Formats: sequence, C-alpha cells, structure tokens
Amino acid sequence: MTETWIADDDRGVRFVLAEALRDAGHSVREFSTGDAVRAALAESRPDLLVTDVRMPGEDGLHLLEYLTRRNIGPVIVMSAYTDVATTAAAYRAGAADYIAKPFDLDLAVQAVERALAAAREEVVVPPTRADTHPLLGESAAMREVFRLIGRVAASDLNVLITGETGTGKELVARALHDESARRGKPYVTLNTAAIPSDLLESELFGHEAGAFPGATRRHAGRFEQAEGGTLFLDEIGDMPIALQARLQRALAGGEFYRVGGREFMRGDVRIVAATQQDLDARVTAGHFRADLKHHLDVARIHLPSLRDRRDDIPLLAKHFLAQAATELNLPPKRFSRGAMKLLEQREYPGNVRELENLCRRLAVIAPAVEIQAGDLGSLSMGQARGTEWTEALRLWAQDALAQGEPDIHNRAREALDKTLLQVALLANDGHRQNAAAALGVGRNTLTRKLGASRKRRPSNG
Ligand SMILES: Nc1ncnc2c1ncn2[C@@H]1O[C@H](COP(=O)(O)OP(=O)(O)OP(=O)(O)O)[C@@H](O)[C@H]1O
Repeated sequence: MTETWIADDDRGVRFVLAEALRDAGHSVREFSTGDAVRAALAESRPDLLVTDVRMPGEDGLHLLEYLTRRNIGPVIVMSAYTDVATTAAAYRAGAADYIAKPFDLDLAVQAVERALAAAREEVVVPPTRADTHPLLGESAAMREVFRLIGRVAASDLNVLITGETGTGKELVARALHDESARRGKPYVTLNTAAIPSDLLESELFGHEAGAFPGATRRHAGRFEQAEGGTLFLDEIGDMPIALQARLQRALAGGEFYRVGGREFMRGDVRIVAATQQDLDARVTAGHFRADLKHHLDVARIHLPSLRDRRDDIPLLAKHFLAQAATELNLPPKRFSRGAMKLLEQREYPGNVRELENLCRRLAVIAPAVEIQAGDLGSLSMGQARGTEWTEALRLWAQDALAQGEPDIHNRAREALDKTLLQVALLANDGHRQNAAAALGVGRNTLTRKLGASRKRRPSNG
C-alpha cells in the first residue's frame, strides 16, 4: 500500500485530505510540523509527502528541499499563497505539484496519484546502454580501461581518473556511477578549475544563511546533494591547498560542516576525482596534500591519449560523424580512404574532444556525401598548426590524381584563394581594403580574385 504523509498545522485540512486519501486506498500519516516529519524520517520514508508552506518551525519549502536532496518523494506543496514567487520557489526546489488552498478534494487526490505515477515511471524506465555508455574503443588500451571500470565500479572505493584533456575522464566517472550500486542515487559534479576559489568551499560544503555577505539563504553543498550517490570532482589538481585540508578532514572523518555552520554533517558519498596533471609531481612540489591524494587515489584508472590508441580513430570518427548528422539533421556522410588516413595520422592535442569537434565541423562543411582529404585540409588551415594543411593538400592531390580528376592545379589555387579571402573578409567585417592589407595583397588583386571566384562559381556548380 502506498504510504502518503501529510504535513499541515491546520487540523481540519489534514483530516479531510487524509480521509479522502484513505478512501483512495492510501495508508496516511499526519504531521502538524515540519520538524515532526524530519523526526519520522529517521525511521521510515513516505512514498509521497503533501506539505503546507507556512507551519510553525521548519517551513514546507525547507522540508521540500531536504527531501529532494535525499531523493525522497515526490513532494506536493499546498498553500494559500499562490503568488509567483512562492509557486516558482516550490517548483525550483523540486516540487512535483502545487495545490492552491482551498482545494477541491477530488483534484487533490488526482494530483497525488499523478505524482506517484510519474515517479514510478521514472524508476521503471531504465536508461538504454547507448545513453549511459557512449564510451567507445576497441584498442587494447581501451579494453583494459573497460575492464577496470567494471571491476572498480562494483567496489565502493574512491577512484582517481588520470589522463590528458579530452580523453573521456568525465565519461568514465559517469560510467563508474551507472555501473555501481549507487546508480539511481544522485550523481553530482564539481569542476574545481571552473569555480572561483573563494566560492569553492561553500559550493562543496554548503553554507548557512548569513555565513558571509550575500548568503541570504542556507545552501546545500555538492557533498550534501550527492548524499547516497557519487560526487565527481573534476580537475582536482587545481584545488586550493586550504580547501584540500578541509576535504581531507571530511574524507578522513566522514564528517563536515557547512560554511558558517556548527552542526556536523555525516555523508555517505563516493568520491571520484579526475586530473590532467601529474598529481604525484604536485605532491612532491608541495602543491597537493599527500594525505588527500592517498584518500582519493585508492583505485586508479588512467586514460590513454588518442595518439597512443590510433586504431580507435576510425571507429570514433565514424561514430561522431553519424551522431552529428543525426543531431544536426543533416544528410549522412562518409569518409574517403584518403580522409580517413589523414585523420589517423593527424595530431590531436585535444584528444577525443578535438576529433569529435573536427567531425562535427566536417558534417556541416564538407560539400559532398564523401568527405575528401581536402575538406579536412581547409579546416586545418584555420588552425594554423604548422604544415598540417599542406599534408592535407598532398593527400587531396593524391586522391584526385588517383581518380583521374582534371584541372587539379587550378582547383587547388581557387580553393586557396577562396579560403584566404573568406577568412580575411570575415575577420575585417567585409572591409575589402583592410582584408587585402591583412593578406598582404593589393586591393586590386583582392577585387580581381573576388571577381574570379564569383565568375568561376556557376561553371563549377
Ligand atoms: N571513448 C570515448 N568514446 C566516445 N566519446 C568519447 C570518448 N572519450 C571521450 N569522448 C568524448 O570526448 C569529449 C571529451 O570527453 P570528456 O569530457 O569526458 O574528457 P575529459 O578527459 O573529462 O576532458 P577534460 O579533462 O578536458 O575535462 C566528450 O564529448 C566525450 O563524449
């Protein structure tokens, strides 16, 4: 039987709503304050809570926040205050529905049934594997990573994920959570490098109202939000040393307190941390606490760079190209042999992320169904990475010659002119004189070339 709790200081409201819900087959418990609900939560959990907003002691919105953070619910808020601020605050805090008082009993019971049905649906529909595990790879190095994920996920150990930028550390963290017993509980992330250091502490541990200027309300930190689940700390190597000390104490003692707070909080959170930096070297240099590293680095998963697993490039490239076509609603494309060869040889300082971005751009920019090495070349030029574009040009020419295409030199020159002109005009807001100066050619030359590429276009297309 569904257990529904009602919190309202108005006895009359509690009574009629409880009776209506019992008639509808619910087991109902009634509470006159938010504090009483909190106390009862120590022993059991409701399937659903209906709560008033204004009650003596803890109000309904705080109660709602408390339950949402712990994944208890759904919660329906009812109130005589139907102003936008109160209603919006309730939804923002995770309310499943908002009932205005006085209410129609039948409609209230329907709202309860609806919220319960939606919550059941959320639990029943399992995410497909494709959604949760987009981690691809066939290379020996990646197969070893998959094996490690499987083994480590089943344990409850803290994990340190290492690897260069864009190698998939975040995907691995997510996979560790999804494959663990904590799946279904919160997965919360905090990027240490993306948040100003003076805000990091309250982001991580939360703060009490009035803890510092601007802290108007109590705020739950990521630690609390992740209760029962996984907390992913990205770029942990950048964490300021003072905060490292606090994190270390929280991990060692299993306890922490909010900024400006006195009450110790106990947390059951698994920590997965990631870094692109050599954490051992940072410890030696005195930038990272050895004891904290010891707590985070219980199990380690290292992600190889893309240059160390080039045999994964075709699989990844085809996947990203198809994905971009679907997402951007474009016709599907494929790589020519020359283009794929170039992709496999190219350098990727940004690793898989760079390959992904490149494939997305090709999905948009390449003119034909089959992507040629030349299409890649025109992208590489803009990246100004050494002689990469001449390499692309070389492969394009090889491709074109092998297929017996005529007039190669003219086409290459035209492509070169057109690309340079477009880039220069774009960079100079269409101002021809400035564009010409930037390219190091006279204005007349630019005008002639512009005219030439315009004139040639109809006969080409
Ligand atoms: N093995 C993989 N299979 C499919 N996609 C991948 C793989 N590895 C990385 N990606 C994709 O590459 C991009 C970068 O991955 P992710 O953000 O996980 O890297 P990261 O190592 O956390 O990077 P950073 O250190 O810069 O934060 C994402 O879009 C991700 O989906």
